Amino acid sequence: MENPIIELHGLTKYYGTVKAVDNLSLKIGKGEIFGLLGPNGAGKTTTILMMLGLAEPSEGQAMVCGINATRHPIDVRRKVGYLPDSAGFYDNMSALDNLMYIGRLNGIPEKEIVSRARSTMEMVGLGGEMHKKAGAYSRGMKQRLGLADLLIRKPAVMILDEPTLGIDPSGIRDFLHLIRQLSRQEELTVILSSHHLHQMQQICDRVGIFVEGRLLAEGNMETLSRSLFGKDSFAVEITVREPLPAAEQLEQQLLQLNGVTGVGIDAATVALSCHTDITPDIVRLFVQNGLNVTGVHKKEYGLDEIYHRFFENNVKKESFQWQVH
Ligand SMILES: Nc1ncnc2c1ncn2[C@@H]1O[C@H](COP(=O)(O)OP(=O)(O)OP(=O)(O)O)[C@@H](O)[C@H]1O
Repeated sequence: MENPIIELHGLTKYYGTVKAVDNLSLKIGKGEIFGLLGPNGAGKTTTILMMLGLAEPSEGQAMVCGINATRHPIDVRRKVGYLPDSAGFYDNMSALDNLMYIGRLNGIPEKEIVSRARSTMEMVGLGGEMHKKAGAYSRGMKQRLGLADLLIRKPAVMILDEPTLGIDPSGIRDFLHLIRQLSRQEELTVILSSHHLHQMQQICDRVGIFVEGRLLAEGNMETLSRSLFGKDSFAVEITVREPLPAAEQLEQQLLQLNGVTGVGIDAATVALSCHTDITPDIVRLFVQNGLNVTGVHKKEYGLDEIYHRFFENNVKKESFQWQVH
């Protein structure tokens, strides 16, 4: 990575004899959305606190925007916005007034404050509800207001700790979409901590899997699944209307497609393993053979499988409770 915005070198943190973070080295690039994934107690929050200069590493260092977070915590916090799992506001003040108050505390000039606060409210999708009291906001709206609170300070990095906790499913989808949009629009680096596998999968460019203070693996979904599942990282199952007449011939044709690593035919169902996603080529071949395709089921190994693979290889399943849904 050429110009990482965050560089962690051998970061280690002991609480007494508990090793909360164990020799963590990681680089995160500008504009990237990086997910810290792991079960309770894996060391995600401790890592975040060290990046913010709020916890002192026992060993190693955290460099954020070129600043040593431990030595210059105030400078780091000027560049980094942190959204804890629940942000606090003055319930009796309107959301806009809350935001203006925060803006003033952060030294935004008086002549800019109203326009900055209003445009930030628009940015997070609260433009129509900025005059409502913060106390009347739903959990999802409060989290958006929390984002506005960070954005008004124009951070280079946003760190969000379990940001979707307590939001309903459609609110979660919208909130994650908003984070992604903001990150792309503003070239904002976003670090998310979560144990919600599916959510992370939806928005992260890369994830790091933490277990017992150690970073077991990091990468994008494709790299992770490839490193764990080898060449067979995609699976496709095709169903046709009638049992296949010339199964062997079809099998040979499929095996000749670039990317197919295995074919299994059972009556009217064909299961294929591939090293890249070539579903369209596969379907085309079926159609060219005059076969009536009635179903295409694509299975991409997701975080669920990635985790389970880790459990099988590295840790005992019963030690952790994943929130899989
Ligand atoms: N202030 C503290 N004092 C003592 N031990 C702590 C402290 N903070 C965290 N720990 C311990 O460090 C380990 C890592 O905790 P941490 O909160 O960083 O994990 P986490 O991955 O953020 O978990 P969660 O998903 O529950 O927030 C745990 O064993 C925890 O008990």
